[in-house]
Amino acid sequence: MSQSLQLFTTYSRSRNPTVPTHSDLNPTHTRRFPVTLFPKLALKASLSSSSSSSSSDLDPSSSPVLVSGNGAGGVLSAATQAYAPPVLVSSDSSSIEVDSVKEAELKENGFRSTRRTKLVCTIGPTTCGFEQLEALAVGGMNVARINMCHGTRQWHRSVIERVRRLNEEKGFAVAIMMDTEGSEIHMGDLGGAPSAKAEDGEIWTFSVRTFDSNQPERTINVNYDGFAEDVKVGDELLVDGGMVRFEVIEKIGPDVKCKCTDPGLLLPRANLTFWRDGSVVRERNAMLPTISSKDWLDIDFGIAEGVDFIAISFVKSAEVITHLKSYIAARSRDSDIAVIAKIESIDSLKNLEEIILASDGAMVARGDLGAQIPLEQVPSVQQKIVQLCRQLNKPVIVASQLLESMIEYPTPTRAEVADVSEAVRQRADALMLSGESAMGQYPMKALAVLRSVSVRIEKWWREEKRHDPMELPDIGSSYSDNISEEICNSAAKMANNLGVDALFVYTKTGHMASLLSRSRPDCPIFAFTSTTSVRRRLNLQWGLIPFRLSFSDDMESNLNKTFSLLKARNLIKSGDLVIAVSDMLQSIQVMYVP
Ligand SMILES: Nc1ncnc2c1ncn2[C@@H]1O[C@H](COP(=O)(O)OP(=O)(O)OP(=O)(O)O)[C@@H](O)[C@H]1O
Ligand SMILES: CC(=O)C(=O)O
Ligand SMILES: [K+]
Ligand SMILES: [Mg+2]
Repeated sequence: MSQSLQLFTTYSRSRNPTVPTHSDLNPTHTRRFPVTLFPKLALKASLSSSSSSSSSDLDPSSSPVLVSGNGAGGVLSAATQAYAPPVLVSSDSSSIEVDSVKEAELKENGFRSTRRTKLVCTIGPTTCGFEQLEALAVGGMNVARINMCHGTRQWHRSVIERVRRLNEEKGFAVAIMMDTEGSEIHMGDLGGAPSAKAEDGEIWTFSVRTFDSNQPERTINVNYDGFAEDVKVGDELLVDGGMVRFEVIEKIGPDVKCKCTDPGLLLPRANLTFWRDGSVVRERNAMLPTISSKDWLDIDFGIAEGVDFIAISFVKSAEVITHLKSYIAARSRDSDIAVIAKIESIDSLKNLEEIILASDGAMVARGDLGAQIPLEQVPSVQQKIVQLCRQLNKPVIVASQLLESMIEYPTPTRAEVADVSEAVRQRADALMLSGESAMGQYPMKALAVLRSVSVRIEKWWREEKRHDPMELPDIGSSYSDNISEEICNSAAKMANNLGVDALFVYTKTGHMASLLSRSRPDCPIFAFTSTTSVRRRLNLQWGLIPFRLSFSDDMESNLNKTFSLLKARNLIKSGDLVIAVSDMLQSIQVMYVP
C-alpha cells in the first residue's frame, strides 16, 4: 500500500505581503513540511504552468460543470469562463442571472469573510410562495425545513416543488429537510383558528373528543386517547414547552378541566407535556413508537419526493435511527437521504452518544427539550451536544426560539442576539428559524439578523484567535479512514498556520469535506463534488462552500480547471494561496493560484 502525502508546491508569483512569507516556497527550493504521519512522504514540486493546460480541460461545448454557492448558487458554463462575467443558467430559452448576492459578497469582502454558519428556515404560511422562498434563498437560507406536524402532504409537496424549481431555474442549492410529527401528545388544530389566547385563571377543557365545525369555547382537542386516564388532578399541563401552563382541576369522562396559571398564546397542534411532583410524566410517551404510523407515511412521501434530510422527532434510542436508515436504503437505492436525530427528550439525552453516532446529524430541539428538562439546564446541554457532534463529525443544528420575539416585532431583543451569538461561538453547523419564518411577520428580517450576527461573531472570534482547540478523536473504522482524517486535520492546521486563503476539497461523497469542516479552519472551504445531491447536503455543514464540478482522477487537471473557472468569475485571483485535498489521491497540495 502506498499512502503518500504529496505536497505540490507551485510557485508562480511573489507572495501577498499581508500574509506570512516563506522564502523557501519557490521553484528551486522545496521544503519538507513537518508531517511525519505517513509511511511514505513524497514531496513533489510541480512546476508546470497551470494556465497552459486549461484550454484542453475546458471544452466550450460541454454542459455546465461548475455550480457554486452556499445556499446562493450559480451555474457556470465552461464556455463562459473566459469572457462572460454574468453567470447564466439556461433552463429555458431565456437566461437568468443568478447568484448575484453570493458573488457580490465574495467579491466585495473577499471570500475570507463569507458566512460559515449555515441557516435553516422553517417554511410555513408566510413563506411558502415562490417569491418568498426566493427571497429567503437570496437572504442566505441553506436548508428549507417542512414540519409534518402542520399542513397537508399536498401543501408540503408544493413547497418542495417550488424549492426545486428555484434551484433549477436560479442556480441555488437549497436543501430540503422534512421533520416528522412524532407520536407525542399534542393539541388539535383549534377549529381552524390561527391561535387562541388563554388568560390567567380561565378554565379550559382539554378533551379527547373530536369536534367537527362547532368547537365549544375554551375547549381544546387532544390527539391521544389515553390522555384523560393518564393525567391526575393537581398535575401541571405545559403547552408548547411551558409557553402556557395549566393546572388540572377536574376530570369528567373524556374531558379534563384545567385552570390557566401562566397565560399565553395557544397555537394549533402545540405539544403537551404534563408534570407531576416536579418532573415530567413520561411513562406513556415511553410506550409510544418514535415513528408513528402517520410518520411512516410521511417518510414514504419524503423518500418519493427526494428530500435531502429527514429529521426524526423525539428520538429515544439509536435503534430507531438505524432502522430508518436501512428502510431508506432499501426503498431508494440511489438516494442519500441523511437522517437527523432531534434531541428533545430525556431518553435522547440518556443515549446521546449512540444516537449521534447512528445518525447523519443532530438537532438541539430546544423547544420540546425545555419542556422535558429544567430550562436552566438547556444551555449546558446545548453546548454538550454541539461539542459531541463536532467530535463525532456530525453536523448539528441549534433550533427554536432564537429570535422568537421577531414573530411579532421587527427587531430582536438583545438577549436573543446574545443567544444567537453563543450558538455561533460554539460553532454549531447551523441555526434554525421556526415560527419566525413559518408564520411570523418578519421572516426576511429574522433571517438577516441570523446572517449578520453569524458573520460578525465569526469574524470577531477569528480575529481574536479565541477558539479553543478541540480534541478531535479518530472516528473512522478503517486505516484508510484514519488517513483521511489525519490528512484533513493536518491540512486545516497548515491552512491556519500558513494563513492560506482557501482550502479546496475534491470529494465524491462529501466525507473529506465534512472532515475539513470539523476542524473549523480560519479560511473558507471550497468543496467540489460531482453530484447535486451531495452538494445540497454539504449546505448544512459549517464553513463549506459547495460547488458542483465534474472532475477526474487527475488532480493537476482538476486544479487547473477549477482555477480557470473561479478566476473567470473573479472568485479567486492569481497569488491566492490554496491548500487542496481530495478523496481520489490522499495528498495535501499547497499552491499559489497561477
Ligand atoms: N406548514 C405549516 N402550516 C401552518 N403553520 C405552520 C407550518 N409550519 C409551522 N407552522 C407554524 O409555525 C410554528 C412554529 O413552527 P415549528 O416547526 O417550530 O413547530 P412546532 O409545532 O413548534 O413544533 P416542533 O418543531 O416541535 O415540531 C408552529 O407552531 C405553527 O404555528
Ligand atoms: C424544533 C423542535 O422540534 C423543538 O424545538 O422542539
Ligand atoms: K416536528
Ligand atoms: Mg419538537
